[in-house]
Amino acid sequence: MASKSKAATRASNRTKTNADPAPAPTRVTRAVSAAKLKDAGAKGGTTAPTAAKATGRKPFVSRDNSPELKSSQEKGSKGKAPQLKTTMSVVDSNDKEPVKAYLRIRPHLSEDQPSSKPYLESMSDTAVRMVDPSAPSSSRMSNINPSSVYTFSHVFPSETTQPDFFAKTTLPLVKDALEGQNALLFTYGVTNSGKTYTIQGGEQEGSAGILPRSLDVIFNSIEGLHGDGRFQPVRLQGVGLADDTSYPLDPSSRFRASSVPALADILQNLSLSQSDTDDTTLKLDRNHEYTVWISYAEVYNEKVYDLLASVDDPSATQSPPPASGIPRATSSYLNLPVPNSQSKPLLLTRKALAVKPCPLADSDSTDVGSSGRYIAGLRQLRVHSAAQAKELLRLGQLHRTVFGTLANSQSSRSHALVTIKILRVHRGDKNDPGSILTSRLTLVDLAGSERTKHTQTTGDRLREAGNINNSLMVLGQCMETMRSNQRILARSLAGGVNPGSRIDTRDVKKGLAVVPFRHSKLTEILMDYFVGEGRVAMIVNINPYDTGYDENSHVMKFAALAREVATSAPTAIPRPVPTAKATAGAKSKAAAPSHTRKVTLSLSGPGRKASETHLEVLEEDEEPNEGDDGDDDEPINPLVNALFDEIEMLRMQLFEAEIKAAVIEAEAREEVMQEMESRMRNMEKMYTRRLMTEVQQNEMKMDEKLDMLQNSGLLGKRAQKKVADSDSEDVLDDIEEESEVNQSLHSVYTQDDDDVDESHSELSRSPSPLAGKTKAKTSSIKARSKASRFSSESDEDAEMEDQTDDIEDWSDSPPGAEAEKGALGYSSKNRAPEPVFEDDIQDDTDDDDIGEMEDSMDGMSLAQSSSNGTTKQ
Ligand SMILES: Nc1ncnc2c1ncn2[C@@H]1O[C@H](COP(=O)(O)OP(=O)(O)OP(=O)(O)O)[C@@H](O)[C@H]1O
Repeated sequence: MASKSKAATRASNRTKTNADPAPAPTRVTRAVSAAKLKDAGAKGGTTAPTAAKATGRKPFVSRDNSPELKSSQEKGSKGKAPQLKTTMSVVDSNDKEPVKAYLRIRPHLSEDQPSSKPYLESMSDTAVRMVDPSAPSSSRMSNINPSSVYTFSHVFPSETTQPDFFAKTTLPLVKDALEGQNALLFTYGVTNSGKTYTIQGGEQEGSAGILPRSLDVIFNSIEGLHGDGRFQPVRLQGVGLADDTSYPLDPSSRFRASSVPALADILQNLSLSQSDTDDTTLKLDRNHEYTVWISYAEVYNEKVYDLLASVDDPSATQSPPPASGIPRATSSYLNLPVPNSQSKPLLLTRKALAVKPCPLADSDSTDVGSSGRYIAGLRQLRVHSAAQAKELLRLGQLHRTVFGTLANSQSSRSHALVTIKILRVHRGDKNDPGSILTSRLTLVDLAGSERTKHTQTTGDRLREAGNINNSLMVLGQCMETMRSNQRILARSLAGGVNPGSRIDTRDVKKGLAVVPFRHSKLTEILMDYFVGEGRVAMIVNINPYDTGYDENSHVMKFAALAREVATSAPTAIPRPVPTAKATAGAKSKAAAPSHTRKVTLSLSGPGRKASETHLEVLEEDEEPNEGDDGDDDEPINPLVNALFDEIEMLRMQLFEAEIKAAVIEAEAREEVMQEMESRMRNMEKMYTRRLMTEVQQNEMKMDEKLDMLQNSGLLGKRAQKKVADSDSEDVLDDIEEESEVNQSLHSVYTQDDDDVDESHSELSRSPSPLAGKTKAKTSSIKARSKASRFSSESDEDAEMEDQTDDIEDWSDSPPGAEAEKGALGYSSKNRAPEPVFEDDIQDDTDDDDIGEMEDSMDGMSLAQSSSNGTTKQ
């Protein structure tokens, strides 16, 4: 309910703006600032317009999100309205709004079979429930666990069409951008969840994504309102005089790939379909003129690259123009002829760009530290039509694919940022640069958010995954810090509702935590959207069919966090005076090589013989002082910078160490498990062998006894019968004892040699007159038997003892601890063998056997004596 009312408030705000696209107050502000800008321009400076500074940064608080504030508002509205008003004068309740989070559920694709039932179900238009598939079914059926219910600004089920999705999520942001306001939209989710499909679209008719649709709507809406392009956007929010490097293409110009078989030919074609267009047109103020500019950057391995850097400048080309007269726009990378496997590898070089703090002149902030940051040297190209813009983006996407492929990456392992800048100027003030409004719409296709421990990554892939995880983690940390800061501010404001009291938010702000935007390139670039003005929306892509529950619940928690962060509602602000200095294009400097990769590409395709080619990619580090202008030497405290760098370095070290430790632990566990398994198997084999040997020996004993009985020959039938009976009893005893030994090894193990001797001596106290003789005989048999058994079994026993020890050790200490020991070089093999019970078992077993033998001998002597007696009689 609360979110609905908030949404209603925002909707009404927008409706007001829509009803009057160029409201009078904005106009007045602009006129004032324009006059001041003219003065400033006349002096040749690039100082920020007073109006911009006056607008300043809004107090950092989310009134909507604060329950405390809500209750104070309620109290205030009952009886203390005037006092509340006093506080409200400090913070405008409309200047913050929470990040919007949309959930998009990917449909099940026919090619991959769902492994199980989806663990996510829609509860309403704004809520979904996630049920852990590993939880016991009884608890799953029980009452809903609140922690597994997630709410969103809107939930889009799998059957949502691309036009519908665009209309409800991105169209309002496009409208904002056309009215001079900034907006950021990013997709977040694990690999294969549909992020790229959402932004770029699919190949089928009607499946164009939000990016081509945004371009369609922008160009449909500004039809007939194109500006003359004498000014161009610079840095983050600045405006400069257009120069040759801005690449002003003829409207009919198209970016074309070369007809020569080239690198582009071996890469997949992209799906920015030209025929699939969106017809939506927004109603705009016809008194304004617009120019549209595009930039396309990629953050890969914590480095920022320009994906349009290698788009050739047709004005600089030496080759004669084609017969059509249309300048030929190509890419230096994609048109490179692919070398064969024998020739020298093709070297592709790209240079990382620096991210720099935005000069105060561009920013609406008075504080350098909290001003936004921009990518120095990023090309911003003017486009005249949606088709041209799409072609340019397609080229940029191909570059991304080239380097992605060269990185052996199967999926998007980089963050891609497309920024559409719109320069709007009133027709009456066309020559007044101070009246130009710059707005940005940035669409970000984030890399997959899967965590390293779930992916079998090593080497470069591990580094990649580490950097992806790092930047997404920092994004989460930034949101977390912003949320807690906003809560602190809201609480302090709510607590300060005393008669006549005023709260200076500057005091409260001093105690707030630093938001760690500088900890990753991604957050540095996006920082302005969070601390500056503009709307932020997040699309959470989820694939509940073949993606892990854990990964997706992590994504959901991130979304829940984002929804609690508020950003400043946008206001249109005129931008600073363009100067010749600000229009200087990026000049390339000496390369700083940093990382070279060698890649082999397979060149197989329709009608082409399969072969291989070798390529080398050189990724150069950014140069600290490089930029597209010389206006970057803002007074930044070097100590603060050094401390930030130090923190960043330590954090990176910690992160790397954590990843390394996790990998080592996993490997050690695996190794220990394998070793234990093989030992268990060996033990099993040995026990089986030993059992077999004992069976054989028992058989032999039996044979010996029978032979002895046979050889005696003097036995009468009765005596033979008696002896046979006593033998079979002995055999039965043997079997029983054997099974007892086998079944209760443990008890046997603990028997003492003394006991054995005692029982032995008892057994030897035979009443037989032949006892002395048999004793000597049995002693020798015993000795022989013991020697032979011992020799055959002692080796096995020793080995088994070792293994028994190992298993006991293993069960005593948990695998984690073992793994850690393993990681530190510990090896169970190094342990000294301890005295074992096997001898005891052996002795005991042997003594039992000897006892049996003695019994037999006694029986025999009895039989013999009785037989002698019978003969005498
Ligand atoms: N809403 C949808 N309708 C139909 N197909 C979809 C939808 N969402 C995604 N797909 C398909 O699912 C597959 C994976 O989508 P996609 O490439 O956009 O994932 P991703 O999240 O961008 O992955 P990665 O992070 O690896 O780039 C693609 O074949 C895409 O066409």
